[in-house]
Amino acid sequence: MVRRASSVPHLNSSGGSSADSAGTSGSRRGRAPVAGSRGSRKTPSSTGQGQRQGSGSSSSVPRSRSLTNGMRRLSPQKGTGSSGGTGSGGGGSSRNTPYFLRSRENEIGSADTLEIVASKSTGSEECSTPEDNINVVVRVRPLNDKEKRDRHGSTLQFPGNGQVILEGHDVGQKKSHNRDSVRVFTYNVVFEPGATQEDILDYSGIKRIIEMGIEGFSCTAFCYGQTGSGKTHTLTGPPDLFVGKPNPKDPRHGLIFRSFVYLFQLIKNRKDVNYVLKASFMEIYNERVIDLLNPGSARKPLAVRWSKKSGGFFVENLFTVDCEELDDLLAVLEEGMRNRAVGSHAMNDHSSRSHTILTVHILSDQQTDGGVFLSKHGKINFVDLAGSELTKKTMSEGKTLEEANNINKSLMVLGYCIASLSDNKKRTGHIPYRDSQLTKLLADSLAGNGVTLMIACVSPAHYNHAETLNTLRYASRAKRIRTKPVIMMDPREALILSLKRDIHALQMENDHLKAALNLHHQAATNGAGPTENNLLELQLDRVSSGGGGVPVPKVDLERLPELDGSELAELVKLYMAENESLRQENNHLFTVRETILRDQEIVCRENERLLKKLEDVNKVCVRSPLIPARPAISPTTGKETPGTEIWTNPEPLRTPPGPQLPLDQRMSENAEKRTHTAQKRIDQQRIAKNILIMANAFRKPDADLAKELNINPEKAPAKQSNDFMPDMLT
Ligand SMILES: Nc1ncnc2c1ncn2[C@@H]1O[C@H](COP(=O)(O)OP(=O)(O)OP(=O)(O)O)[C@@H](O)[C@H]1O
Repeated sequence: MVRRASSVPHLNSSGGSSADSAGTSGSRRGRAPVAGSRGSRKTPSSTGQGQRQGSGSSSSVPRSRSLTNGMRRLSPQKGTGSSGGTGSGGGGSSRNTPYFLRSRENEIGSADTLEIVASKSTGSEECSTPEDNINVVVRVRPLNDKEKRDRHGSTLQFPGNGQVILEGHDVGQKKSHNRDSVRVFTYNVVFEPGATQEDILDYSGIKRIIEMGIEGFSCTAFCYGQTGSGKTHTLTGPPDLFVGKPNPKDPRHGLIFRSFVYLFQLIKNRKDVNYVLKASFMEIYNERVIDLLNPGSARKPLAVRWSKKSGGFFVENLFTVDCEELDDLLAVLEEGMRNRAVGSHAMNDHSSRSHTILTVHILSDQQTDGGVFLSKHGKINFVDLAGSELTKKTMSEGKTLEEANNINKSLMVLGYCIASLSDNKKRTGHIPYRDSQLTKLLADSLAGNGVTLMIACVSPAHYNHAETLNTLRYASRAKRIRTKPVIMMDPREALILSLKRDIHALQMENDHLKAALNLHHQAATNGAGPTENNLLELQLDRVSSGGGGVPVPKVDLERLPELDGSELAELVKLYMAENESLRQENNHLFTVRETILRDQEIVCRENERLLKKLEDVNKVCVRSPLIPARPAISPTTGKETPGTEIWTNPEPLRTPPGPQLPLDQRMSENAEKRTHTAQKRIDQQRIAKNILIMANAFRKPDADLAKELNINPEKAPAKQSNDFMPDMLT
């Protein structure tokens, strides 16, 4: 019954089955009825006193456990936005300033590896790359009894591969058989009319959304579609589920209920992380935001404000409820469902007359390998949009008509926003989020730092052809939107973490450089003179001593969460100073390495030049008939070493010695005026002389001389042979 596109990435296959999911972990018996406890709620505080989003400080916050057994309510915070809504960042507390982690994959359901992208001090640097993080699936509801009775045929076909074919024409239009009347749409997943609630949990990608929410991402699942298309059914199940005591095992339970069960399953398995869950539930009714957990008799609207700090909209004074157990979350869902605005019209007996947003905040504290505690603030929004409606069809009038107009208007703005965001040219321009409360509060989910699942709900009935076409088009556009998911972290902790990572990276780089320099050092010791060695050692010593850098601060990591602001600031300063000193040290190491490499290059070049010269000389000698090649004689053994032939003077020629003065005593020459040939000759002489000196060093000791001097023949000086200069050299 579930058609999955071949291109769909691996959707989460882990987690419990829906049979598991449908069961709640605890009995709901003994819990105070939610509605009955409403009277004892605290009134919203207007002091703006700190609602701490993390664990540990809640004792300072006024709370009431009056809502339900085990469910705690936090006083809303005025003006900070920390109480949630779907505004970007979930609030304005400084703890919620986004810190960016990058998701490697580009689809919901596949972003299983997260990589921290170091964002420096404020965490405001945008590091993630544009990725496709809006996952769009389509759910087609079955024909209802009335439609079957009226013999409305189905206008949809399901060829598989995530495709849905819309056939036919709008009612009232002439039936045409041209190709335009058949439209093919492709989505990640298409749920056919027979799909169960369990299928939606397993294959829509919601499990991945929940996992990412736990990881600290801001996630949203919303249902979109015409009135009566099955949005509320998909998210919460049929309305009678919430009448009286709900049966947790009821297979009709919707996605929200099942997601809560899955969420608690995951959290229970993560023993290393401390989680705190909070939830809020609101509706946008006729452009007014109402707190569904505290609607009050007058259903006083709450203000939607812009938070400079978080760079998003938030709902002021919205109640946020602590949810320690699954039952608490379920109680929030039940109470909200009871309080939301529902009406009746020709197309739906239980039509939602408002858009609802249920937000679960997931605050986590986890100790990292480095000992630092990492706080993240993920959240999951479940958005049930009111359905678009043709008032002619729904026959709305009076109050219902006003509601319909407001619903349609806000959906139209949402449509504009989606259209602009999906258009590459328009997405950088003005997006009209401010034109409706709905788009203000969904801005983050649509284009901000979130991951979004859009479930487009459609009716297969022929008479809804136009609305179905509209919804499918919207869904296709939404698929083209790109968001940049980021993890929400406490900026101070993020900064410390990032500095620690920097230090670690620099230290590794430093060690690597030192190791590389040591190798060079050893190589250089073999060839370089004592002065050069000393210089190198001196440089290495300077580097090793750290150049007088800041000592590594010793922090009791257990105590880190207890440190106050000034201490943390001091710690950050020390880390930054250490980073700086390591950086300088690294720079210095780089310079030393460069110098050594340059020296080495010069030596190599010189060697090459000398070798070439030697070759030239050898060639010259080869041309001379007077000089045969002779093997080199080892200076230690005095024996010939085969294969090491060098050109030396021939055996002495017995020519009568004549009074011959050295050349420089025979003539003087203006070196500048010297001809090329003359210069060449002098060069050859000089080279020959040098070779001669070298050769003499390897000659056999003069045995005759040793005899004369009465010393060991090995120690006797070698025979001088400069009196046997070949002609060409004199
Ligand atoms: N997949 C489904 N299986 C069985 N019944 C369904 C399904 N989807 C919707 N229905 C039924 O269709 C009716 C209308 O559904 P629902 O109220 O969820 O529509 P809606 O899109 O939320 O409408 P509105 O926008 O008016 O609130 C309900 O009676 C619901 O139980």
